[in-house]
Amino acid sequence: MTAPSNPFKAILQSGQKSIGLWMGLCDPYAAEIVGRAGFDWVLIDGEHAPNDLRSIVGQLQVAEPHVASIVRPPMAEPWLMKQLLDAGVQSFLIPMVNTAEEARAVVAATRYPPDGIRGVGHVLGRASYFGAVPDYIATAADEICIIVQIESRAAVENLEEILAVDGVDAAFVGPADLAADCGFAKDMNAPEMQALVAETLGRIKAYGKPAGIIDFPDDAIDGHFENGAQFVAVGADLVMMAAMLRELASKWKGRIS
Ligand SMILES: O=C(O)C(=O)C[C@H](O)[C@@H](O)CO
Repeated sequence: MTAPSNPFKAILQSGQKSIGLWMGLCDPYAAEIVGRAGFDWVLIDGEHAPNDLRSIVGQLQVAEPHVASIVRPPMAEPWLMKQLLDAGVQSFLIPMVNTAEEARAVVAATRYPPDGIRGVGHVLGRASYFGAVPDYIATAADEICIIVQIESRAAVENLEEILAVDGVDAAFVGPADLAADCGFAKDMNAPEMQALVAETLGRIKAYGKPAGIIDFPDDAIDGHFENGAQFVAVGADLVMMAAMLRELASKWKGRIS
């Protein structure tokens, strides 16, 4: 019996376009709503949403029967990666990867020695169904999916070197942080940024690895797919909920005043 198959890695390897939903509500009940909605995958955000190990595990458990999942840690600290891996995370979105050296360190955090530095403790975790997978150590790496975020000028400069790192499965453009690093924090949709994002998606695809991004307007999402994106987060639960609630309150406050 080998390590559990990774449904998101299979989605990437299919070469088919896919859509995902960014989850920031940090709640298993909300994750089940999203998981049952019909997206190909969900992204559990531990960088900008107040997720911790327990909340991530709870969301993984309810989402697993319905949808593929990706987890974004705040950074790829080896101690945190070790906990997430043993807890059953197989697909990682790693923020702020700027060099090939940093990408190699991320991969090493997910590999057992001699290929990396992951500690051996899977029998305590969901990863091996609590020790029920005899060949887990030998096969775990096959089902790990590492997506590096390209969201700085340095990362764009080093893009092909980063993509060449063995163990990097895909790259994801972070439009907001890339814009900020380029001096467009207040105007991430500036023509200069739209051109850079389009070029970067195209370079990732041309290199032969799947390209991902997040965006919300329909025309922007269409454009990203046309420019080479294979997997796109087309919404964020918390962002959508907050906007709809503000709009509803404003509408009725206006109607009753
Ligand atoms: O830089 C970006 O853009 C991202 O990494 C995504 C952001 O964190 C945000 O759009 C998620 O809602």
